Amino acid sequence: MTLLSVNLNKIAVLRNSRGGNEPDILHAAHTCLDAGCGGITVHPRPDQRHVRPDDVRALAAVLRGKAEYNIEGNPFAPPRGTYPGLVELAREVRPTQVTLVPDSDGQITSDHGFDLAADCERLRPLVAELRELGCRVSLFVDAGAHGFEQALAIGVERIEIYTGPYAQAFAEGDARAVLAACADTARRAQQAGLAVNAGHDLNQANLGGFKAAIPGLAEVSIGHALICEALYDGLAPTVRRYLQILR
Ligand SMILES: CC(=O)[C@@H](O)[C@H](O)COP(=O)(O)O
Ligand SMILES: NCC(=O)COP(=O)(O)O
Repeated sequence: MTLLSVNLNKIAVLRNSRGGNEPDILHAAHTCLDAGCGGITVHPRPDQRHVRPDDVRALAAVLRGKAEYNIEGNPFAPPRGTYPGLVELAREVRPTQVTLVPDSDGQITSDHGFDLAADCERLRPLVAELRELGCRVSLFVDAGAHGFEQALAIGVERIEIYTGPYAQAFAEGDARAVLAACADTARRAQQAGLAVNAGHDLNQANLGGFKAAIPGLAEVSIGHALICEALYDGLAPTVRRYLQILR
């Protein structure tokens, strides 16, 4: 069973474009949960162009005891204004999972994973603190990444494979090589003792083939395409279609 975690960043983007509270991120979360999704993902950033710290807190209250809460982001990005930093947010809300992502200011979206050989040592104290808080820790990595034993040794429990290149190859008509690289990465991570999540640019067209190629895929987090598709078909029916694909 692969858990579907719906990323609500794009609901916040739409809301932020006008001020006010429409669309309401909590209403969206309830709709996704009622439709059967297993979790909610958010990716707060220091510039607060997506979800804001208060969204992260309010969602925690909605999700506690009901569904998995996955917070993604860069743990090295310093606090800015009312953004207290990723680890501080985790301290406050104790999500189920924190997915560490090496994105930087100015990136439109996440576009690469950690280099585990280079990054594990500086991640070690952060991973330890997040584990101490009771959060599962996942690291965002590219297909082809190495160093899973090092990740396991510092307390990491999962990786999230960055699926942007897979989605792009799929859209261009031939994803076989990228998919094989994702499958090999997943297999090596699982052999090392890590569970495997995946996300970025997954959609109703490319998800089925991805899931079929990755036995034991623990979780997919999907936002951009799902929210776009929901504009035409409605949020609850769209979530149900994803669940059907993951069945
Ligand atoms: C790590 C990852 O792939 C997602 O968290 C993604 O970055 C979220 O989407 P947005 O960049 O659209 O907020
Ligand atoms: N971790 C990936 C995620 O949360 C959603 O990415 P996308 O579907 O918005 O590209």
